[in-house]
Formats: sequence, structure tokens, C-alpha cells
Amino acid sequence: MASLDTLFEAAKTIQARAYVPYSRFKVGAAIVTPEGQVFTGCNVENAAYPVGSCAEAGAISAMIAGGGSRIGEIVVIGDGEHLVTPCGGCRQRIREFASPDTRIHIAGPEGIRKSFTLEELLPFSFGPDNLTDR
Ligand SMILES: O=c1ccn([C@H]2C[C@H](O)[C@@H](CO)O2)c(=O)[nH]1
Ligand SMILES: [Zn+2]
Repeated sequence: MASLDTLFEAAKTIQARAYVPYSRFKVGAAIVTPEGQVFTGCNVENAAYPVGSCAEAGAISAMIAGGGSRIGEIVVIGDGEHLVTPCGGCRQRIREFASPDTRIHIAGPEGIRKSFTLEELLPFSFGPDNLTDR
């Protein structure tokens, strides 16, 4: 099983590959599934700014394409002094494949700075269950 250290290193490696000619703000994300598979993603910007995608979205796409189905834990790494927590859209993307107690680790270049549960970042969330209890 991948350790948190390994997951952090995977996020840092993919962060370096981010395509960010507009913001110059590189983000990396690494997911470990409950089975121990690791999937990564980086942000990919576009000249049509709104079409750019977040690192977390890339990691989730890689997970699904690679046969994973659940997020065990996720590390998100950014630069600068502020915590780079997932944007609102990515909190919802993570929510689709995670549980309220799934841990979301926020890292800087030196290591993990703070860890949250999904419930902390996205309380009272909307999810697949809402569609089945009609
Ligand atoms: O959690 C985050 C926050 C921001 N970004 C990206 C989007 C954009 O490319 C750049 C600046 O917002 O950072 C991510 O990938 N993940
Ligand atoms: Zn996002």
C-alpha cells in the first residue's frame, strides 16, 4: 500500500508537468484507491481560459480510465504560502468517489501542511444518493 510519503512524492512529480502558461500556478494531485493503486493529474490550461482543467479532475479521470472506482486518500500540492485546497467544482468531483471521512491532504513543496475530511471541505453535499431516494 502506498504510504502518504509516496503519495506526496507522486503529487510533486506530476505537479512539475502542469501546463500553466497563463497562471504559472502548478498544481498536482495524487489519488490512492482502497486497493492501493495510485493515479495522478496536473492542471492543464488553455488559451480559452475557462476550458482549462484542474489537477484533481485529471487525477480522477486517470483513476476511472485506469479501472479505479473509489478515492482512498488524495494529496493536492501547490506552491506559495497559502493552502491550495480543491476549488468548489473539484470538491464536488471528489465527493462522487469518496466518503465523508475520506482524507484530503494539502501540501506545499516541503510536504503535507494540513489534512481535511471531505465532510469538512464539502458539508451537506449533494451526491448519488440524492438521485435514488426520489
Ligand atoms: O485546487 C486547485 C486550485 C487551482 N488549480 C489550478 C486551476 C488553474 O490552472 C490554476 C490557477 O487557478 O490552478 C487546480 O488545478 N487545483
Ligand atoms: Zn478544481
